[in-house]
Amino acid sequence: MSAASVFEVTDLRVTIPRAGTRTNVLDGVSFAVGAGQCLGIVGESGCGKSLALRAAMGLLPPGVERAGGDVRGEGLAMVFQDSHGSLDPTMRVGAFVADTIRRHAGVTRREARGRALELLAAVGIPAPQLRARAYPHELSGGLRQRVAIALALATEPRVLLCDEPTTALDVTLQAQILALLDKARAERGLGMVFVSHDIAVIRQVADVVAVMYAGQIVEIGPAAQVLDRPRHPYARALLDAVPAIDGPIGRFRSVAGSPPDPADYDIACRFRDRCGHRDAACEAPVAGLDGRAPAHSSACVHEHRPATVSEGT
Ligand SMILES: Nc1ncnc2c1ncn2[C@@H]1O[C@H](COP(=O)(O)OP(=O)(O)OP(=O)(O)O)[C@@H](O)[C@H]1O
Repeated sequence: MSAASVFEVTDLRVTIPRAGTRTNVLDGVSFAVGAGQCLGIVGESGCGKSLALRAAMGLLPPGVERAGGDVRGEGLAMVFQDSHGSLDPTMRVGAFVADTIRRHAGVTRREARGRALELLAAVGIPAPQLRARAYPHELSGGLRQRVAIALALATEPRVLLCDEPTTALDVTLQAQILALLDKARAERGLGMVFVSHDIAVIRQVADVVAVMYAGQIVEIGPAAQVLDRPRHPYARALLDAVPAIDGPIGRFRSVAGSPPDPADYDIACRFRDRCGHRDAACEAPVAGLDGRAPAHSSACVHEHRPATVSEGT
């Protein structure tokens, strides 16, 4: 792992069972995150964003397997869209956070209880003494999400993997939770990976943006460059699809057509059936990008040919 990275994923491959065999849903996914840095991952539903985080955490659903790849990084914690799965419905939330602290810090029960209250306060839970005694189902979605973040921070992580952590919340709560995560990143120097459908959210949190398509990274680079000057035809379609004023703010509108089924993922560009710039060159093998060196780059074959064949010239 490079000295500057706190989290590095190399050539991650994940398979699912399909028709008696195993099908790749992720292949060749590589990226790295430095301390205090946030990598945003965007892409249509099904492109593999969640499985990339879950594979790195070792939390894949039954039947889904990591078939290759190297994951380096210590102190990984994850926050999900739906915090129900991370909380124990039978335990009061304060006790659950305190237990987690005790497991990680080896402190006394009493100290752990004190720290749990501090953490609940730090994530903006009003009246933490009172809320600590609640069971998860007694809290609102916004409070539960804050508890889930407190729980993730209770493990004193160095890397926080966030899978759409604010998607289920209203806009005001969403802004509060994003601010909270950003504060944790800045104060604790956390490396973050943040998956979202929402371009406005990604613009707010990410330093580096990776665009995934059909199980691969097809574009990566500094956030402002990728979001404002996307180069891969898929990234352009996805980002051009952000409606101005006539749709939900910041959400992607869908790109025409649909991605291939994982069983049809091949070695040529997986976007070519939907691409307005398709030509014979698109049948050549093309690999996903190595996101560990995130200079602005695109996997499109036309990027690697003379300018005369590219769009508009
Ligand atoms: N438990 C599972 N069993 C079988 N296939 C799965 C499972 N979970 C995901 N997949 C498949 O793996 C691929 C990647 O799914 P993944 O959930 O990572 O996509 P995603 O980009 O996170 O989508 P979304 O934005 O909808 O969450 C998809 O083709 C999906 O159908």
